Amino acid sequence: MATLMIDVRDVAKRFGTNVVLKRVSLQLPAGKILGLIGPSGAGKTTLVKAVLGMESVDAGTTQVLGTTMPNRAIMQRIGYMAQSDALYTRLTARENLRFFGELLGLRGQHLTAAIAHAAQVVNLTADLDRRITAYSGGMKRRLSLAIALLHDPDLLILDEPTVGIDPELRQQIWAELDQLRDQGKAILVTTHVMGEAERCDDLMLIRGGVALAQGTPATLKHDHGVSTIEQVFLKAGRMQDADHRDR
Ligand SMILES: Nc1ncnc2c1ncn2[C@@H]1O[C@H](COP(=O)(O)OP(=O)(O)OP(=O)(O)O)[C@@H](O)[C@H]1O
Repeated sequence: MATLMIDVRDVAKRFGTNVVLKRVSLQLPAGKILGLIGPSGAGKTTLVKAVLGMESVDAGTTQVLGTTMPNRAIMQRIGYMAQSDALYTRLTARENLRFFGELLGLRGQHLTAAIAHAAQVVNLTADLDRRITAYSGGMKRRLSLAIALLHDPDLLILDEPTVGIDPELRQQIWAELDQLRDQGKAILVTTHVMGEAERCDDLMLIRGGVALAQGTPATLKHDHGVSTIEQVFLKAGRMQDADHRDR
């Protein structure tokens, strides 16, 4: 069986009385894009943080490359783009990239080449020497993505990477994600944009902390007898609500 980059089993999490994840499991092998799709508050970010070992869980297990997180060596192999940008606003984009690149152990020509490549992927080459205070929200998102890509990680974990990014560049970023997947990287991406769901190899639809449905976009549409992922979501959501009412 292919190496599992991420292996989450029966994870449960609550904040006080708010149950945020209910026995959620997911597996991500190398060479796949897994989309975590769900409305605001569904539990996507909490699940991502649990995978990274940034949030403890109440039950179940989460592993990255067979290792329980947090683990410094494994962290070096992950490119993580958080939901909110953590950038040094007084620095330029290039200085941010250099700073994070050095933290990741990149040096000299290798770092310069990595910065040039990552900036080009997110279309920021011409703006690299501007301070972040002059950046728009979408530009900051793009810079955060460039930082996540910088050290050529085996696993990318991207929390809402395309928020505030225009459709043309969004296509460009997805084309890059496809290419990285084809090189054997594993990518976990959260979104509430249904159109992006169609581009994932596998999907997990999550609502109210419950994994409503999992599978390839084609399988999910076929099994629910509908033609879009949005319709799958609506149908699966109605089934979840009916199930609750029947109890
Ligand atoms: N540190 C925390 N303390 C208390 N409650 C939290 C904490 N983090 C998240 N929550 C709650 O957990 C639930 C799930 O939040 P989470 O951020 O995982 O959702 P999400 O699916 O990522 O939503 P969005 O798409 O809006 O980012 C929400 O009800 C949220 O208020």
